[in-house]
Amino acid sequence: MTITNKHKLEAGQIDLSTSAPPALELRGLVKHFYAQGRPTTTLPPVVDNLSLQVAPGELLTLLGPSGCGKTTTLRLIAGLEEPDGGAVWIDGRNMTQPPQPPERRGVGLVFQDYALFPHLSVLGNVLFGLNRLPRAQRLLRARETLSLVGLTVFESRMPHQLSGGQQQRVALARALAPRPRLLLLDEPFSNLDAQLRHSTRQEVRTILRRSGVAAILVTHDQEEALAFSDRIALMRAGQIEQIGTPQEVYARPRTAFVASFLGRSNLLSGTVQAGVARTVLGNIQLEGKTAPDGPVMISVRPEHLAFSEGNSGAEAVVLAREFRGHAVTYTLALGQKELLLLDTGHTLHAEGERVRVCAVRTGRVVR
Ligand SMILES: Nc1ncnc2c1ncn2[C@@H]1O[C@H](COP(=O)(O)OP(=O)(O)OP(=O)(O)O)[C@@H](O)[C@H]1O
Repeated sequence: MTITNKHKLEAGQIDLSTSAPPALELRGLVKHFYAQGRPTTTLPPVVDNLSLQVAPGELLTLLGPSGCGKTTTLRLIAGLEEPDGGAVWIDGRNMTQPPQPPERRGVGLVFQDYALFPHLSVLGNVLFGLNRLPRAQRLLRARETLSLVGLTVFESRMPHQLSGGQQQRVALARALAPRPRLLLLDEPFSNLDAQLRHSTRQEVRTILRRSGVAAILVTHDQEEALAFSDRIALMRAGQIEQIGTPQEVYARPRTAFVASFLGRSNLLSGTVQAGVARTVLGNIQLEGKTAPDGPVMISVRPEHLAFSEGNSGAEAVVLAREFRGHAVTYTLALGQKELLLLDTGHTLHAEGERVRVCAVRTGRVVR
């Protein structure tokens, strides 16, 4: 069987070697907001010289704390805001010089409030975005897209007769029906309860893979970003702090901000001597390139700490424990420092108990 691009996408791999232009390229994007007609020049820009590329078919997540500029970046891509500097390229076309209006960018949008037309049926909602197609093709395309999102049997229902997850799939079908080059999803699962959010997220991911469209998801939910994305761009104050696959960003955070924002992390200060950091936990071997001798900050994940036997490790006291089904998370006091330890062993330690603890994996130097 010939392996096509589509097969690779279905297998969860993105073909970054393709000669096709990136689905999206942001080049040094800058956005200021203006207070009462005057530039807020004393404030840093909301989007600050941001550059990134999204490959055809890729699912990229913009992740970051509230106010870091995720939605503004999405609005700049869609053409709902004008940048003060830099450029947006979609599918090899410059959208900023000359500025292209949103409807000329080939971009589909899905927002947190599904914004379905309440007086139109499911089919009517999907047909709505297709008014540029010849009449004969519209119905065919709308039905094809409803089949892609698994809602064929609901086509004549009204939005209020659907669950939240189904409404979100209608919104997705409406955005996908015109066959956009790029789909922008702004917190699309945040109105759903925890269980529905999980299943809808998986369904949407499968649908996007099947359609082969590149997509950008905006979220501040790190678990969602890890589960959904081919790559995550971690944003802070309008800039990208780190970009990479979920595995890379989780396992090799470059900064203390990334280590703490994506998953839980213990940040320890230490002193490096010959590739080993001396910390309150004892000596910790450093990962990757050896850091120069001197003070460092290192990140150690809770799953990389363990209770130790005998006199090895450092003494700590159990402050709290949280049962998580497959594991237990302990909060430990080690002098003035609080540490998190994720334990999958069978022995339970009580609150107030004295324990010994050590690092079982190498630590990672962060800035
Ligand atoms: N139209 C506007 N006028 C002035 N300031 C704005 C405007 N839109 C956004 N901002 C400010 O720009 C900053 C970034 O906002 P943005 O909505 O992009 O952040 P976000 O990362 O998407 O946040 P959240 O996760 O809370 O939605 C915030 O400080 C916000 O107050």
